[in-house]
Order: sequence, then C-alpha cells, then structure tokens
Amino acid sequence: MTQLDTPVPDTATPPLAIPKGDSRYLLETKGIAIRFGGVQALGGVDFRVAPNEIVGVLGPNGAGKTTFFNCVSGFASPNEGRVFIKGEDVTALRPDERVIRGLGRTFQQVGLIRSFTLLENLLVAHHHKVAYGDGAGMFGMPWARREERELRRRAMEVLEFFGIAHLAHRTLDGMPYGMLKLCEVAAVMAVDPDILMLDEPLAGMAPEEAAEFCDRLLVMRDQLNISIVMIDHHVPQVLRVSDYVFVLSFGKLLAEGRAEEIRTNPAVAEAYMGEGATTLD
Ligand SMILES: Nc1ncnc2c1ncn2[C@@H]1O[C@H](COP(=O)(O)OP(=O)(O)OP(=O)(O)O)[C@@H](O)[C@H]1O
Repeated sequence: MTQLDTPVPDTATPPLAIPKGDSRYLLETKGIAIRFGGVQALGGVDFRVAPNEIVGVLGPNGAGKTTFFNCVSGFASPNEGRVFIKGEDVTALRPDERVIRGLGRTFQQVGLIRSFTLLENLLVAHHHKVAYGDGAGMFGMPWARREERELRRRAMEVLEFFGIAHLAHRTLDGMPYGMLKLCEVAAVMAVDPDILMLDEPLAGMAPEEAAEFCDRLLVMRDQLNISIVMIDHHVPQVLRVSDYVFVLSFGKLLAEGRAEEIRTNPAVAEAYMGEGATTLD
C-alpha cells in the first residue's frame, strides 16, 4: 500500500519548463515517447515507483512494455521525456550508470552465462557494477583479494536468501527454466539494487511455479526493502502481488491504480478481453 499512500500528485509541467524529478520516488518517468521509423512505440508515458512497493506493468502484446523498460534502464533513448532515479535526471546516462544509482533489471531472455557456475554468474554481475562504480580500479590492488572474498561471502548470502546456495558451484547448463529465472533474479540482486525490474519473469513457468516466484517477490519487498517493477502477461499473478499497476495500450497509459481498480476497469477489461468486457475476471 504505497505510491506514498497519498493521492497522485499534480505532476503537470508548465510549458517549456524542464521537468523535475520528485525525490520521494525511487523511479519516475515524465512524458517518455519513442518512435521506430513510422511506429510510435511510446507516446508520452508518466510512471512512478515509490520505495518498498511492487509495481505491475500490464498491456496487450505490442503495447510498448519492453520498449518502456528499455527507455527506463538506458537500453533505448527516448525521443522525448525524462527518466529520474531518486529525483535525479538520468535520461542521458548509460545503463551501467543507472545500475550504480540502484536500478537492476532482467531481460525477457535469461541473461546469464550458462557455462559458468551460478556463483561465478553472481560475481560477474557484481564486477560489472564495481568496474564502473566507486570501486573502479580496485581489482589488481593489494587488497583486491580481501574484497573478492567479501564479494563471494555476500553472493553466497544472496543465494541462501533464494534457497539455491546448494547450486552455487553448478553450471547453469540444463537447468529448468523456472530455476534459471530465479538464478537471474539472484544475479541482479547481487548488485544490491533499490529497484528490481523484471521483464516477463513468469513466461514459461507452470502455474504453481509462477505463484511461488510471486510469493518470493513479496518476501523480497518486505525483507530486503526494495521496490520491484514487473512486466508480465500473467494478469492474475501481477494483480495479486502488485501494490500499484500501470496498464499500457498502443504506447499510452490506459489506466493506473491499485490492483482492485485495475481489475474492474472497463477500458482495461476491453483491451484484454475484447469489446463489452467489464472486468478482468
Ligand atoms: N527496435 C524496434 N524497431 C522497430 N519497432 C520496434 C522496435 N522495438 C519495438 N518496436 C515496436 O514497438 C511496439 C512496442 O513493442 P514492445 O516490444 O515494446 O511491446 P510489448 O508490450 O513489450 O509487447 P510483448 O508483450 O509482445 O513483448 C511494437 O509495435 C513493436 O513492433
């Protein structure tokens, strides 16, 4: 129950003014728009993530969800609009510079090195962050071995949290898809993000596996004190675990609100279920 537990603030921006971020939000976008040739993939999306909440992003195929994630995480450059992390304008920053500021994400395809062990994958993820961050240049320094030991200890802690420490020294070759997805989330958590962005984490999972994965997200929100943004087509699970939901359709925000409001929003029901539908059930 967050989005700061207050009504949505008036974010209207005076004409010609450069939009400013609101530092109460971990993540915020204002007016994000992007075109690919003749396709207007996003047409001005405003979005917010408050501390300690799970935010769902729904929308039919081609609505612009992945493109939106790419704009937020720095893998695509919007033609218009701004992205803010904790009130700081990061629109011009590279993906790794956004990681340092607390943004971690997964991709639709599992983004791990399958010939590496699980522990090695977590260390690689962490090295990517450190190599660009405050600790740049630390490897090769006399104290690097101590740091390396500390990284391993922390990586093992993350694996223990996810209940997969027994897999630390196994390569990922041949692992079931659901387990790979969990390993990928653990690898992103190894970089200690404040905001975890998950792109279709439930795709390819059996219903019980998806429910279990979502239960774990609730535990992560409550015990690790992070916010999670999740795109997924599995509407019932997204509505079950999200504190707040944004629905995209044809690159625009069709609706936003708490899960119950979205479930019974006729415009959302029509976008998903066809003309005449009034709820998502
Ligand atoms: N690199 C690109 N070049 C051209 N068009 C693109 C590109 N990326 C996305 N699009 C188009 O932008 C629109 C939004 O695509 P996007 O993949 O973001 O939707 P989505 O909501 O994530 O869809 P899905 O649920 O099927 O993954 C689509 O019309 C898509 O064809």
